[in-house]
Amino acid sequence: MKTSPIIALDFDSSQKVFDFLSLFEGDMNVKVGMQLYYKEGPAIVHQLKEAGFDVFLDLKLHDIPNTVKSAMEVLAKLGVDLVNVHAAGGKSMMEAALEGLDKGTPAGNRRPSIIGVTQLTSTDEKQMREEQLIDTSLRESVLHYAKLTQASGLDGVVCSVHEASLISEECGVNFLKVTPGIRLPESGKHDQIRIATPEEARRQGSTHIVVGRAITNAADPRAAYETIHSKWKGMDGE
Ligand SMILES: O=c1ccn([C@@H]2O[C@H](COP(=O)(O)O)[C@@H](O)[C@H]2O)c(=O)[nH]1
Repeated sequence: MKTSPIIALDFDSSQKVFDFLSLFEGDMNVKVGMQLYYKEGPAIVHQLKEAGFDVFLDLKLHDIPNTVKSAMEVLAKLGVDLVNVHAAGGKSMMEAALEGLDKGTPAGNRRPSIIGVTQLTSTDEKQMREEQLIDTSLRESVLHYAKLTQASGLDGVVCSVHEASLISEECGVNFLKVTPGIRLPESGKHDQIRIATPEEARRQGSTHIVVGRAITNAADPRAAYETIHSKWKGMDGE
């Protein structure tokens, strides 16, 4: 995917998606999540791809290896650019996901990139320790899942900005660090916990940022996107 911000299209219909996208010019990165995909199905992906967008299909698969492999084979045929699984599904599941993608990618096409979700950005250490019974720091848990994801052959992880530099040190700068939970100082936190600004994401080495409500709920979504994009690009340009 391009390195411009990935806009989370958390809308309940394709009509609302295209009304929203009509505010913009150009072929941005977009993310289709569960709400939109479960409502509109594969058609929304085809429409976005035909319109020139790079598509992150964020379905966070987590099931037994055989089921995930078969599902990934189907998703690969959609021509999406990026897909994901929960790293908590384990190494066999992640390897099976990769196998499914390889099998489903049409000849001559590039296999979609695949990343593992470490700890959701809505999770904090207390919740992780008490509800998941993981007896370590949140950063250690995220790093553990990042290493497991890399050992399974995947291309990167979903993590928060706060773990990105640690993951770069241990897994390399080219290992994808896709970071949701991006907020401008004036944006609400909503249900997110491990949030950060676009500038912080750049400093910490995120490879991609995912932004939803800070853009989609803004009074002027295009201005919000441009502000976030310029803060994210920093001095390096794109
Ligand atoms: O750990 C994760 C994994 C995925 N997400 C998704 O990103 C967007 C964030 O939306 P905001 O409105 O910017 O909070 C959303 O679609 C989530 O499903 C995440 O937030 N954290």
